[in-house]
Amino acid sequence: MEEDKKDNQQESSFGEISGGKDTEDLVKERSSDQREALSGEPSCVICGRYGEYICDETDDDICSMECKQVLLLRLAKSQKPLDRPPAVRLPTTDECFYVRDGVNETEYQCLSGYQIESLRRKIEIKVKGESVPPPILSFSSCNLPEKIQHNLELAGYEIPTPVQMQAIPAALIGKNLLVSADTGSGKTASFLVPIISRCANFRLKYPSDRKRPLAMVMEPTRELCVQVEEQAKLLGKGLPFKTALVVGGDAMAKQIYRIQQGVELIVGTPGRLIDLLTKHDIELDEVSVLVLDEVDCMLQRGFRDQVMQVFQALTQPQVLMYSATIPPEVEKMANSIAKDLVFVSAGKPNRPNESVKQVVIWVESKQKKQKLFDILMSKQHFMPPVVVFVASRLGADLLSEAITVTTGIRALSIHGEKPMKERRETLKLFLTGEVSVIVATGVLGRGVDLLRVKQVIVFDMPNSMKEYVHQIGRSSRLGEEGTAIVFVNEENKNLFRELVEVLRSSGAAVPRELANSRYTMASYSAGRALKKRKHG
Ligand SMILES: Nc1ncnc2c1ncn2[C@@H]1O[C@H](COP(=O)(O)OP(=O)(O)OP(=O)(O)O)[C@@H](O)[C@H]1O
Repeated sequence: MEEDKKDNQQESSFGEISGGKDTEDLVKERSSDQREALSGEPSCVICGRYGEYICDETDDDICSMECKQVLLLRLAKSQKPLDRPPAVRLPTTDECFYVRDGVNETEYQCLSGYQIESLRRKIEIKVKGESVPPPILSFSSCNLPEKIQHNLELAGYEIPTPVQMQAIPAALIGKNLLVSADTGSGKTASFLVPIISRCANFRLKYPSDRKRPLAMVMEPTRELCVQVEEQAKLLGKGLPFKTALVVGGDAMAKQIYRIQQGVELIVGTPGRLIDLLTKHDIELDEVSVLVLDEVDCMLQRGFRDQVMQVFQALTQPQVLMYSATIPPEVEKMANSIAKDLVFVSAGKPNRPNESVKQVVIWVESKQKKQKLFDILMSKQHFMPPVVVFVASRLGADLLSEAITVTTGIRALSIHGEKPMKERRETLKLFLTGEVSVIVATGVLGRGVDLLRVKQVIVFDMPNSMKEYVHQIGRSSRLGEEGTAIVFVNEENKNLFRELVEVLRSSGAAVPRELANSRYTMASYSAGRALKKRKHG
């Protein structure tokens, strides 16, 4: 055994893997690749598995590259206690800011690489990137200001959700992040908590009269901005942490005045933020954290140029990007925007939340209205409050009126053409239970937290499965069960293949017409033909 160890040590000098070797000769990368130590065998000083190698720098028994890195990190820390992963950029030149704001050192040090891996597996977290800190198990383990912890408790946040467990510590040490996690899984707090913590700590440490904004969150819709700002206020209560909302539909002068009075966080839509940047004298040079929420939507044509314009006006901020759906092209773009990006994925991204029961019904277009009325008038099927998603603004107005007239149920519409004040009022009536049906376009499809909603009706299928995932996600928050009733017919043929795949993988029933449609079958046989050619 000792000889094996020496051979390995000489061949590889641990880390220098010589080419042309058989796979089994390669140094094990991860501690989870290594077997358990048998009795009498050397064991890894970090995780206790088989200590197959000797660390060339410390002479300790070690099982893998991963544990070697942990060992060296610990060593470096014990020699230079403040030598933490470098900050991306700070509002001042004080590098210690991150250090004090970072993850609890004791917790970080006592977890072995193997334990971290198995913890991540348990909470269904995957990470990609350099020096990613381990997940936190409680909000109290990352040195947050006491007031934030108190506010979290008041908000009923007893333990972090999986995405918060991993994203909060990584954001706190200044990592650029691309995070994908299910709808309703708590992504908002996972970027707000680190932002509030950093801003408040900074202000407490450097009180000054010139309070320029320190962080910025960009959202695709006004509703989302309002909601995120409200949550930020709630979690930042009692701290030197003020927010400003920068969205169309609200008086610009008021928004500018508020920013000039001194705020820490700006939450806004790209269009209004560009206005702010180009037409007004707002200094954004201290903004050191930028959040692109719903990043796949923000980097799509339509928003991308505006987002990039805002981004370029800032001085290399830490970038935190989030969505429940992140296609590969967005991953590529994200990589080009932010250096040394860390990827965090929680749950099953790009898939419908497992807590949402999908009930797909084949309904011809002419019968859709009647079908909807039948559902709304059925004691068994109607579970208010309900959001009905449609494709057009006019459709939303007409359908909400028709619902009220035909069923007697009070329904209102929300879409991008309605004034901001009316949109807010409608949402309030809906959330307080005075209105039980809202007919909405995509403006309500993403991100908006409609707490009491357990039923969504997709009256018109959206243009992409991504939007579908977001829309049906409105019916479930934090793993609570919800139902999505979805109308399909041949007009949605472009989505048939993907929809059938999603339904099958979620264990949902596929209507016969959908399963047997030539568009579903055609795309399947095309797929098979392609595979055959590739392999043949
Ligand atoms: N740790 C927690 N404990 C209890 N409730 C929480 C916690 N974190 C978030 N929540 C609540 O869970 C709900 C969903 O959170 P949030 O809106 O942030 O989800 P999301 O992941 O952003 O969803 P979407 O992709 O749909 O925007 C909210 O009502 C929020 O207040």
